Amino acid sequence: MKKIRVYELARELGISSKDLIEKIVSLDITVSNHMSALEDEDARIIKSLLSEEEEGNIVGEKFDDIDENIKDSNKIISKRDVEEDEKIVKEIENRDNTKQRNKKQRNKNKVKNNSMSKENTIISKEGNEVVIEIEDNIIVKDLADKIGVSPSQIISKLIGLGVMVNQNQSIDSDIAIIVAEEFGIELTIKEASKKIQESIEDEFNLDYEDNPEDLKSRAPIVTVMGHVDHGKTSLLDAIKETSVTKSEAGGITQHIGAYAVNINNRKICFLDTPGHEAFTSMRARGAQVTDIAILVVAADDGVMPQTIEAINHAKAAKVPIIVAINKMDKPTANVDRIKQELVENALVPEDWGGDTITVPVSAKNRQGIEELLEMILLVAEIQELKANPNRNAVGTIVEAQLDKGKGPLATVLVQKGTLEVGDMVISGSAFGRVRAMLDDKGKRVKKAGPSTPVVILGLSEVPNAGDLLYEVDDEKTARSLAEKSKEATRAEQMKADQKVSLDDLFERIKLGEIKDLNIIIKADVRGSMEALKQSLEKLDTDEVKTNIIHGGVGGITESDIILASASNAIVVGFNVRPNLNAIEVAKREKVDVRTYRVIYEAIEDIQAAIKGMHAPKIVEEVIGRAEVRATFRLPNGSTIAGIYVLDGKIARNGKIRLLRNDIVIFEGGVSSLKRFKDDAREVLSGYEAGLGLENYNDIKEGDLLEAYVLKEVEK
Ligand SMILES: Nc1nc2c(ncn2[C@@H]2O[C@H](COP(=O)(O)OP(=O)(O)OP(=O)(O)O)[C@@H](O)[C@H]2O)c(=O)[nH]1
Repeated sequence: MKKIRVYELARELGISSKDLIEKIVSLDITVSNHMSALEDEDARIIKSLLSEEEEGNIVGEKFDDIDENIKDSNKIISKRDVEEDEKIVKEIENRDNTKQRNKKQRNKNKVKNNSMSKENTIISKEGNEVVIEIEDNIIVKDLADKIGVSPSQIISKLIGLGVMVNQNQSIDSDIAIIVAEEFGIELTIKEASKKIQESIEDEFNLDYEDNPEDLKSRAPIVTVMGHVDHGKTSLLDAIKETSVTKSEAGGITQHIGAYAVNINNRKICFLDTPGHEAFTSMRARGAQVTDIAILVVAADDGVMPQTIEAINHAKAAKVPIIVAINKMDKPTANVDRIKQELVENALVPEDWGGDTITVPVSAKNRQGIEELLEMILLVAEIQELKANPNRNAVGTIVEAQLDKGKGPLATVLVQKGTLEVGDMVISGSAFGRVRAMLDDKGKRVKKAGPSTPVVILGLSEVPNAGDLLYEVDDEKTARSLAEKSKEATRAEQMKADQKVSLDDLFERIKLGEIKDLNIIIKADVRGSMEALKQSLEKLDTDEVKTNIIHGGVGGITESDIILASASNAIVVGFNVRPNLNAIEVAKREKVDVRTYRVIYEAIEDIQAAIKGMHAPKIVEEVIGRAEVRATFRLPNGSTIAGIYVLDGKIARNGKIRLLRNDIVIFEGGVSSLKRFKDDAREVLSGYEAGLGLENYNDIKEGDLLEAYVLKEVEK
């Protein structure tokens, strides 16, 4: 059976979707927006509770009035509805149980609902998440801001993940991604290369501010967005055709990712890229490429998840939206319904007293296109879009590819200045002299001013879409900027790969690469964990802050290592050891795991690493592991363990650590090691042996033995 959507239920109940959503949220039921499909059970509960609210007592009244209702033409109630009502009665009787059952899941999602109700918050729908870009580390407060929830909501999620931070502390991007996911938001990390590019641009002042008196008005840059199949492509085609016949410019538009049209001698530039990209990857350093967003909504289908997503993107970018209500030629087209749905998404049409321009169009019949274009020009006029055409050009790479014959080709949307053939340009690590320029009709041009898209030839390599392109004065500057960008990208990537370790902590603190030492503590008992936590927290210096991001009791597990890796932390174990999985993952993820048997040694070690006083002189190396498969009691009272060596070797003169559930039970020497009746110096992996421990007899089947040696290392 088709699931009922929120707006459908709202209609059925005769209330607005907004009011209904509020009610639903107050019932702890998860919905993202009015398009959300409701579980049958939820829909029934909502219906029954709302009717109860309205009528006082649904059970008595509703059924007394059934005959009346059936007659009442305003409330057409079918047999199915009566059956439904009977079910509702049962439902109400069972309601408390049901509510109880569902509460857990709803509580889990409650924050999601809360975030939804906020203004300007990015609403998401299953599978259609809004993508927000962040830097690699982010302060909890800023993350909360970005995704539109309160810091405490973030903190509580973090606690759930075992990460203890306050709102002013920063968390690693990987953790931020996990947290944001819980709110239905997808985070992407700003690429290192982009950040570097920005810093180089700043350093060379490539994108300087213009004097207001040098600014001239420029054409608007428009992006078309909307739900799949609502007619974005058709609308763009219709616009192209309309403008071609209008301006008699001739020629067929080439696909270069952007094109300009002429309407009554005024120009509009359309970005012909998938809507979202214009707002995410194309949003170089917050400088918005798009001036106006056209939201295409099919009149026969209405506001859909991707429509909402598009609205949110445009709103987040503070770009004005013009709604093109498309497919008006269809008999099922219903403008009022679309407008109602727009209102529910905080876009109130002008003719309904709001400030959102809506234009009914038919891309198929080419109707309403001119009105739409006029509206774009009107909005552009209000925006007073300006740029200085007389300066070194700055533009955005819209598309780029390698052409076998022509070499790297890049579509550049010039935003400032004028790009000319022969100009020296740079974009990231690509640079070169502009050999030739083609416009969107494939015609060679010599110049391209603000809001003009052109394809350029002559770059040394294919640049990244979304990167900025700058005109520079000479080849030397271009070459050195490109080289710098390359180097910085390499260095940044290497740094990103490098995990925190006590070994080079001091050097990296000095270089300013590490400002927080994140630590995960695992200990055998709570008391030790707390003691260690308090002591380590006091190791803060002016240069580095120690953050205990997680503390727990028990052995070091794979999930501790994953958390450490994600939050760039070291793991400190007190009287506990990592299990085999954890060891493997730690190796792979390059997580520094340190284990201690004495608290002050742990403190001293970390303090020394922070202050660069000395590197640890004695390090231990695990040489093998064995499991205890049986135990035998000798007449003298000592216990011999029947062991099986799992990996490496167990040596007679080595040290042994006895682990039970990854907790260190004993550490000491070997008193005897025998293969059958004979003494053995060492027993290798895959063999069985009998082993006794020095002064220790409480060995149990299932215990794990770790053999290690202590090694002296040079400072
Ligand atoms: N009747 C009618 N059909 C239209 C109109 N505009 C588009 N269509 C049809 O709707 C379908 C989708 O149109 P597209 O232009 O491909 O839609 P889109 O939004 O670009 O789709 P995606 O690129 O897949 O997201 C096609 O079959 C079009 O022919 C219109 O104004 N009227």
